[in-house]
Amino acid sequence: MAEVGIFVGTVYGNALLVAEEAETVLKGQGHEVKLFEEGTLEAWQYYRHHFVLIVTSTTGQGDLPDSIAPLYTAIRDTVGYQPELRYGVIALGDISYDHFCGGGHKLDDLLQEQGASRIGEMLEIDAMETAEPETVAVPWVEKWGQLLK
Ligand SMILES: Cc1cc2nc3c(=O)[nH]c(=O)nc-3n(C[C@H](O)[C@H](O)[C@H](O)COP(=O)(O)O)c2cc1C
Repeated sequence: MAEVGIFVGTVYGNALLVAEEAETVLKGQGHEVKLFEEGTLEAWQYYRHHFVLIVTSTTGQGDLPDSIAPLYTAIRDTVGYQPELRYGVIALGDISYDHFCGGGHKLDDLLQEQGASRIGEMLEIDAMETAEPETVAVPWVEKWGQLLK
């Protein structure tokens, strides 16, 4: 079984609910999981050698929430190349905004530039379509968790 660090970016708590649900699903599959509401570079440096699941909403105009933006900057400025990293992204957004799920895409773009491998496709959850993002996430997380080897 795998060790998974879940890194959360949220403003109003929806992404945290999704992350907590993901934690439950992954633990149910036998993985060792830790959830970080304000993830630090130190935690990232540990989990980049295991597995990372990013669960983040979008704020402003395609921006990352303050709870994860400092981590983004630290990864960009100090980590650089990280080809060993295997990760997944669950992005929350609202289709009525110009940069749909921009926060998740911003982090995904950075990690791709840094040589990391995404496991599976990014899950985009549209707040216009569902009032219960955690329910939408469960089947995706179940599949994602099975890919961790
Ligand atoms: C001020 C504000 C700006 C937002 N900007 C975007 C955006 O640029 N792109 C997007 O897809 N969603 C945007 N959203 C929608 C949120 O990402 C979405 O409602 C999400 O579910 C909120 O999750 P959270 O509670 O974890 O922050 C915005 C919401 C607010 C209130």
